[in-house]
Amino acid sequence: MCSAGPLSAAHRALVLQLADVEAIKFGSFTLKSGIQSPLYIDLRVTVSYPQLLSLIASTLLASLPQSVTYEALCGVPYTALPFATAMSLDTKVPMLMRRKEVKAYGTKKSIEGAIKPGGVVLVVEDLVTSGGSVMETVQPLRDAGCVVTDVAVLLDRQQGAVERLASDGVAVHAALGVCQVLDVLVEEARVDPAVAADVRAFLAANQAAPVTKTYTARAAGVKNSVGARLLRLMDTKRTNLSVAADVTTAAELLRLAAAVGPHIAVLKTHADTVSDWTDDTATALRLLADEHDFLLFEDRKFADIGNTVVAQAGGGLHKIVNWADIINAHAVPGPGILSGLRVAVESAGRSVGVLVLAQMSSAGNLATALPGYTPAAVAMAVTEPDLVFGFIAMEGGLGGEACVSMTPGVKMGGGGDALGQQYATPDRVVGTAGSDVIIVGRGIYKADDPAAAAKEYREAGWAAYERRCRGDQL
Ligand SMILES: O=c1ccn([C@@H]2O[C@H](COP(=O)(O)O)[C@@H](O)[C@H]2O)c(=O)[nH]1
Repeated sequence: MCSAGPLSAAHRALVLQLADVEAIKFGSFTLKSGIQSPLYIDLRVTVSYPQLLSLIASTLLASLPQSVTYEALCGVPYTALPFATAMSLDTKVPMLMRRKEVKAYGTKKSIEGAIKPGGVVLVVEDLVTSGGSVMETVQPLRDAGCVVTDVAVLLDRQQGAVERLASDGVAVHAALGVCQVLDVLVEEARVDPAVAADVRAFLAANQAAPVTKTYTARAAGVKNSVGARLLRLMDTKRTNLSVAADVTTAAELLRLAAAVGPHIAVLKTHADTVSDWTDDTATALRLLADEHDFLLFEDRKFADIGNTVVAQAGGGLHKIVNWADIINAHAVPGPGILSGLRVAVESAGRSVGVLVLAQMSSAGNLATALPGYTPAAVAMAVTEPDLVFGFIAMEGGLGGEACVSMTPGVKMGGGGDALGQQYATPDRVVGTAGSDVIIVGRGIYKADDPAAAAKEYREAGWAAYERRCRGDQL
C-alpha cells in the first residue's frame, strides 16, 4: 500500500507547510474506534492559514487528470468546505453544499445550491481512510440527480479508500499519499526514520475492512427461514445482541427475559440449568419472545449420533424443538447429527434453525486449535442450508454471506474468567472479526440493572455493525 512516486516541488512545499501548522503529528493518538495510532492528521487547522488554503486549492486542481470535467464542486463537510470554496473562487466553477443535518422543517433539502439534474459534480475531501465519509456526500448528490464519478482528495491515508470508493463508482484523485508525506518528512529531517517505519507498519496492519452487506441484504440468500428471519429482525429492531440467560430458576429466567426483551434479537437459554423447568416455562418464554420480537436459542450443543439426538431434541424434560427457534450441534459426530436433528425438527412441525459449533471461546478448545476442524465443520454445515443457517464462531464470514455467525465470550473491556472463558469486546467481535451476533451472559445478567446493561451492549454491538457496513471502523 505504500507504493508512491516522488512528489513535485510544489507538492513537497505543501507537505512541509502542513507539518509547520501541525496538521500532521506523530506520537500516540486514540482514534474514534479506540485504536492507538502513531500518526494523527487534522486538516481542520488549515482554515486559519489563507495562503496555505490557496496552495491546497491549486494543488488539488493540479492533481486532477485533464479528463476529469465537472460543472459543480461539493466539499465534504466540514473540513473540505473551505477547500472547495477556494477551488470554486479559483476556477469560477459553482459550488453545491451538503447539509450534515437535514432540517425537519422547510425544504428538508440535504443539498443546497443550484442543482442541475444530470450535472456532473466533483466532490472534494480533505482526508480519506476508508472512503465512508465521501460516500455520505456522494449518495445525497446522486439522490438529488447529480452525476458523481470523481473525488479530489488532499491526503489519502492509503488504508483502502481508493479500492472501496472504486467499488461505488468513484475514482479518487489524491494530491498526496501518506507514504509520500512520510518520505518528504524523513528526507527533510522532520521525522525520525524509525517513527516513519512505525507509521508504515501501522497503516499496513490497519487497512479498511471490505464493506459488508447489511443483514437484510443477506437475508434473501438464506434458505433456512429462521436464519432469514433473524437477519431481518436485527435490522428492523436495530439490535445484534443475544443475551445468554444462564440463570437457575424459571422465575429468574422469565424476569430476565422480560427485562432485556426490548433490546435483544435472541435469548439464549440453558434449559438444563433451570432447576424448576416445566412446560409452562417454555410457554411463558414463547409469549415473551412473541411480545418483544426475539428468537429463542436453546444452547444444548447436541453432540451425539443421529438416533440419540432425535430423542434429545424432541423429548425428555425440555422438548426443545417444541419451543426453541434455534438449536446447535457439534460437528464431531459427523453429518448424522444433522440428519437426526432434521428428523426431530420435522416431527415438531415448526421452523427451527441449526447452528454448528465451528469454533469456541474457551482457552485451548480443540475446535479452534486443530487446524482442520473449523473448515470441516463449515463444509458439513453448508451441505444442509435449509436446516443450518450459521455457526457459533469467533469470527464472521464462515460459509459465506448466507451464513450467520454468533459469537459468545463477549464483555466490555475483554479479559476472561477463572475457568477458561475468554472475552472480546463487542467492537472487536462485530467490527474487526466480522461476526454478526454478540452473545453476552454475565456482562448482562450479573449487572445491577440487566436492562440498562443490555441497552449498553446493544448500542455497542450495533455501532460496530454500522461502522462495518460503512467500512470505516478505523
Ligand atoms: O464457545 C462457547 C460456546 C458457548 N458459550 C456459552 O455462551 C455463554 C457465555 O456466557 P458469559 O457469561 O458471557 O461468559 C454461556 O452460556 C456459554 O455456555 C461460550 O461461552 N463459549
